[in-house]
Amino acid sequence: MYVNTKEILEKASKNYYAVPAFNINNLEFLIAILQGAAEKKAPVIIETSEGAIKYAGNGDPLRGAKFFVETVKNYAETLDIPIALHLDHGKNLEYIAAAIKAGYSSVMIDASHEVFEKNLEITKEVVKWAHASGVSVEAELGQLAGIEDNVMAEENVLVDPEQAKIFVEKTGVDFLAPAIGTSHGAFKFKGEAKLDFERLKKVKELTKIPLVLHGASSVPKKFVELAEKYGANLGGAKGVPQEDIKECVKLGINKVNTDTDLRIAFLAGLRKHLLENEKEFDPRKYFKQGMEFVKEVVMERLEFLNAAGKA
Ligand SMILES: O=C(COP(=O)(O)O)NO
Ligand SMILES: [Ca+2]
Ligand code: NA
Ligand SMILES: [Zn+2]
Repeated sequence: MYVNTKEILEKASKNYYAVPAFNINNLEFLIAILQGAAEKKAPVIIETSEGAIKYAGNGDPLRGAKFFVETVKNYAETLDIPIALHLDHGKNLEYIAAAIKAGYSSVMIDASHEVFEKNLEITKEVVKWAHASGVSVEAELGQLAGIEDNVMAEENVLVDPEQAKIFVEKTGVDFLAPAIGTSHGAFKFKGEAKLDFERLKKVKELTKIPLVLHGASSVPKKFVELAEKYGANLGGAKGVPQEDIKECVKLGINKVNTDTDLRIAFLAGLRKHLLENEKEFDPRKYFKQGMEFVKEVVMERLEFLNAAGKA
């Protein structure tokens, strides 16, 4: 069933487990994710960036947003697991408005590159707007290094827990993404992974709302090696160790944003199938292996976040 993200996350926050938010851009990833979630009898959050909406709508935000709402709702109504649709890293008010209008479960307003007061102001506006339509809201404090969708954030700016308390009280935001040292993409750390668990613990104590971990892909060696075996060049790829993510969940993370892991799994399957089946030209066949690897990553993540069986 199609539900509000807040419903999924409040339950997770009360019981100290987490639900993955998987990014999609097309139908193949959606089908693979939902197969995995249904098999694991788990709640799941489907999320799309503004770029994904632009891609599916061929440049028109409302067309793209409607495509994802209708497609996800269509599947959700035929599955007895809770499924929410979330706008990831909303920055452009036209896209946020389109997502609210089309019927997304929730939207992220990412104004974390602005100064604190500006981020607070913008977030407060979006919360008023979204809540008027029954849509829940995620916001971000601090910055992740690496390319944050379309904003190049140079270095990690870690969240200030005291600021987080004020921010949540003043904006009424439903869930918060505190930057604690992760970054987006496949090349997260030069050396060892370093997350600021103490800081995360404080944010949870001071805000008491569901929290979101961005840049949470683990970059599974198995699929990096398989993709490289069939010609990919992902040298130096490094993600967040699973035990670090488990620690974050213990400390109050409830939504775990996962995009890169699915991309690498799909890539490995696609390359493998194409290079081993040079006569194949049916996309339903040459996408299949990639979809199966995506489903495998989805099921593993639902297990280790303890979302499995929580539908
Ligand atoms: O934070 C993410 C995904 O991060 P990854 O690149 O680690 O999958 N989306 O908002
Ligand atoms: Ca940001
Ligand atoms: Na998000
Ligand atoms: Zn993110």
